[in-house]
Amino acid sequence: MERACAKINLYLHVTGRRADGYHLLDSLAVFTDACDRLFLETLPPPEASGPRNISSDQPPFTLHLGGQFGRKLLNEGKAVAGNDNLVLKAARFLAEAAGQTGELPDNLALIAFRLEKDLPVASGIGGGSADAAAALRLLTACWDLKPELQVQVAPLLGADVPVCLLQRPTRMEGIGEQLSAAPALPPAMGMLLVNPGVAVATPAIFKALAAGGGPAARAPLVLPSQGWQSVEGLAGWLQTHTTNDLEGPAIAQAPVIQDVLTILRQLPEIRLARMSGSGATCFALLESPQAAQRARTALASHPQAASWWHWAGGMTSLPHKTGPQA
Ligand SMILES: C[C@@](CO)(OP(=O)(O)O)[C@H](O)COP(=O)(O)OP(=O)(O)OC[C@H]1O[C@@H](n2ccc(N)nc2=O)[C@H](O)[C@@H]1O
Ligand SMILES: Nc1ncnc2c1ncn2[C@@H]1O[C@H](COP(=O)(O)OP(=O)(O)O)[C@@H](O)[C@H]1O
Repeated sequence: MERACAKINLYLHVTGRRADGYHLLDSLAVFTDACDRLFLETLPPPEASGPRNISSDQPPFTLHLGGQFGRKLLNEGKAVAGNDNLVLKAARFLAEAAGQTGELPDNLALIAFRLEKDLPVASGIGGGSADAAAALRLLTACWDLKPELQVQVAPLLGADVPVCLLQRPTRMEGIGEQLSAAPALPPAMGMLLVNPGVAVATPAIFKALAAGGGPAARAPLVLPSQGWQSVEGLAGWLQTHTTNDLEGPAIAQAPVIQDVLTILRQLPEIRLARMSGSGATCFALLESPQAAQRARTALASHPQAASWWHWAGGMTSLPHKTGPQA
């Protein structure tokens, strides 16, 4: 089993645009314990069919969807529940790359994935990217591949997949593929996540930002090399020096995001509340996972939050072998 943890953009600056339309970013991504879970089971190839070939009619991968949001993906249509799901796409891409380097096992067993989808879909916390990264990690172990291969495949699956492969605090630059280790973060940070149930499509938000003239020019951001000792210090620094440039365009498209932020800012012990990624999930920083639980309890009694998804807890720190360290 691999955990596919929610990615939170503590800040997200859009710093330019490439000729192909992709935007240049500067973002500090962290990962919470809120996660999807991906399971892999291998089934021996049927004797009669001989060695399995990834381009044969019989696909070597299957996917079963469960969890709170599994149905949401099923409702998006057959494609996203099937071949277009990022888990299966990641499996196909890695199999192809491993085939090219001669690393793919000859007698390929059938791979049955089960995705317990508990993160909201299209919500700015990179759930699909995290699922793809989890599939890469599981298959790399299953097929005993060199870790470099998944690092090579990750950016082909989406701008957020490389950072989700690392799944640890990381500064992202370029379009998301230039990764460097984040400065030290406070040891026991708490986080409350809230999604108001509105799916926000990432391309539409980037398009709206560009249509509005793009982000204001700013000087390159310098992160304190010694990091932040306290959540208060981190929150103060984020508040003073950073924003999420996609927050305005996302609120214009889904005004309920502003309601989420307003309510979060009224909760006890909140140090900072902001939107993650292209939305609509918003996060609040707190001194500890326990403080986050208390704030979640207070949120739950708010009438408007009755239908909202929320989660409270801490940050994840998983040791992964994913090739070069960020
Ligand atoms: C905005 C971010 C910030 O972490 O997070 P989410 O809101 O998705 O969680 C990411 O950059 C999203 O990454 P990801 O969701 O993998 O994006 P992709 O599938 O590669 O791209 C979807 C679309 O978003 C736009 N896009 C994405 C990334 C980027 N750096 N510039 C862009 O302009 C493009 O229109 C692209 O067609
Ligand atoms: N395993 C998956 N989980 C979520 N979305 C997926 C998955 N596979 C494909 N998708 C597609 O990717 C889109 C973006 O999903 P997601 O990664 O949840 O967005 P975000 O990065 O904004 O949180 C979805 O609308 C869906 O069509």
